[in-house]
Amino acid sequence: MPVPGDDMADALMTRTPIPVPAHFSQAEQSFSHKKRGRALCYTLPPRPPVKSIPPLSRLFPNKQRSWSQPRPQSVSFQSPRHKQPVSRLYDHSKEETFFKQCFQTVCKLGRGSFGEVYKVRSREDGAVYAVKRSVSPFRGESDRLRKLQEVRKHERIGKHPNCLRLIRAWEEKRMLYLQTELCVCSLQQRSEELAEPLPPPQIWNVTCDLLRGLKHLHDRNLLHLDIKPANVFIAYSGVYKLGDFGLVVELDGADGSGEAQEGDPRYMAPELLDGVFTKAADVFSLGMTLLEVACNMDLPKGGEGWQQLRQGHLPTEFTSDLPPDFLKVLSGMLEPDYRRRATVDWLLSLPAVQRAERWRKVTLTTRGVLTRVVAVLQFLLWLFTVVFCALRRPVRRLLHWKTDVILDSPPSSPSQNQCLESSFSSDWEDESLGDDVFEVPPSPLGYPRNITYHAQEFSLSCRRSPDLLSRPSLGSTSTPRNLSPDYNLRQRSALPLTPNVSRISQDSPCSVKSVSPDSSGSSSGFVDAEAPRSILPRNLLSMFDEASEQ
Ligand SMILES: Nc1ncnc2c1ncn2[C@@H]1O[C@H](COP(=O)(O)OP(=O)(O)OP(=O)(O)O)[C@@H](O)[C@H]1O
Ligand SMILES: [Mg+2]
Ligand SMILES: [Mg+2]
Repeated sequence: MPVPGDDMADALMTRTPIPVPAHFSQAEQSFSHKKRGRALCYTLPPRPPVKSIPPLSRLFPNKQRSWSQPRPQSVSFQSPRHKQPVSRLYDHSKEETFFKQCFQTVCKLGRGSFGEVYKVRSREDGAVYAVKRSVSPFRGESDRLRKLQEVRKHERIGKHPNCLRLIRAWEEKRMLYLQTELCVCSLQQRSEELAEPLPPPQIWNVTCDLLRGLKHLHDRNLLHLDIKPANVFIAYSGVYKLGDFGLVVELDGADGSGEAQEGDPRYMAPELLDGVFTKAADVFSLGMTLLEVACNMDLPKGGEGWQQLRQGHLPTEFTSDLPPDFLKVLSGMLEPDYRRRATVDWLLSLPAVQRAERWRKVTLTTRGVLTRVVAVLQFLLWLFTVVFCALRRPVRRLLHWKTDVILDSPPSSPSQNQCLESSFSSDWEDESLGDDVFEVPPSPLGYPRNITYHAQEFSLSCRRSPDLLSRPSLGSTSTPRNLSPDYNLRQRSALPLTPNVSRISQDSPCSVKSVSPDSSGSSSGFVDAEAPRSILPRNLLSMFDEASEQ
């Protein structure tokens, strides 16, 4: 007898039910493409208000309940339990929860029937994680123990590249928190963003990764029982991971499949209705997940379409574009009889899957290497920037000092070094002092003492770099000898520009006359060593050129 679909439920309530023919061609018409803008997560409807007598716990709220510890407690079934979750940031004297004190909430990632998931930044290590917090507080000890089972199952799964990694779990104020690695989004979110079938290369990637993750679970005698696009996560490395282990069943556990719950009906294997829980059920759910994302199909929650999909009929109008190899994989996964259904190991041994896996390994390795190279380059760039910033000031200071040495050195000086040496040992500055020459007082930084500076050059240099004004090492001339006793006094009294720059008066014993380049007859603008020297702005460029040539 055909089962009416959910979308027809309203119509059937008001009108006489129309019999639905059991032909697949008509059922196929009930399949539809996924629509954009649908809610990201399917949540259960809100609970109806409780109309029964309030529980004793509410009547006697002060009674201490063992399961409602106000203090945060680590939840782990491997390491010693009931210890406070470790964080140097947590201050138990504060009212704020462990979650608030140790994490900064960035945004909400999603919501399922069990928990709300937040993207958080740890205040401890600065890294980003996902934290799933139960939507409602524990209703009692048995409810608490049931919820804590998710942590136990997650711990049993352990680490695998295709399974979401658990960092830690804790409970506080009757809420359970699970901190896991952060992923970019779920496969459902990616598929809805795309709003069209996932391209074949990506479909193969999803298939290979999820088969590997599922093999990890099945090898440990664990059933996922809730495989669907919303529970498949895409890591930042591009790897697809199985997550949400809330319904995991341990086949070798004490309870066996006794506690098993079937997951979302759209992805559910048909034998689960008969209470048969085997690894094949996960393979079927994975097949449905792949069918949905590969065809951008809106899977039916019930009705004729639901039945037909579980009788081995794939809607050809959706699957006709799929690669034949992939169609073979899909048919093997969606085999109605769970005893004949493909196993994970058989699927992984298919040549098409092995080919895809090899390609997947190459692309992931290349991606990993590229990511590392980019990280190293970024680090080197950062290092270079830091070193550059640290050295910029001293190097600039040194360069200015050298430039000024060159500017003040005579053109005939054989080399810059000699020029520097001569500036300290010879007395040519005495001869080169002109009208517009200032003297800089002794430097407290140990730069060449009694440095002279030419007025025009000084103003030019000041324009070039304002901080030169405050720096004493502007010239390279040595102190003039045979100074009269009142020389320094006169110099300081004639201070024209800054307090530490003094003008040398014309009648000073060491004053020299300014000689224009033209009058010296030199085309370069310099005068010979014997003649008094003065540097005019228009000669600066040619002086630079000559200096660099030397
Ligand atoms: N680690 C993660 N990184 C990124 N997004 C995540 C992560 N964990 C969960 N999410 C998002 O939050 C949603 C709900 O998470 P999850 O499936 O774990 O909650 P749930 O309440 O157990 O769901 P369900 O109703 O399927 O049992 C996911 O579909 C996904 O969109
Ligand atoms: Mg989920
Ligand atoms: Mg769940």
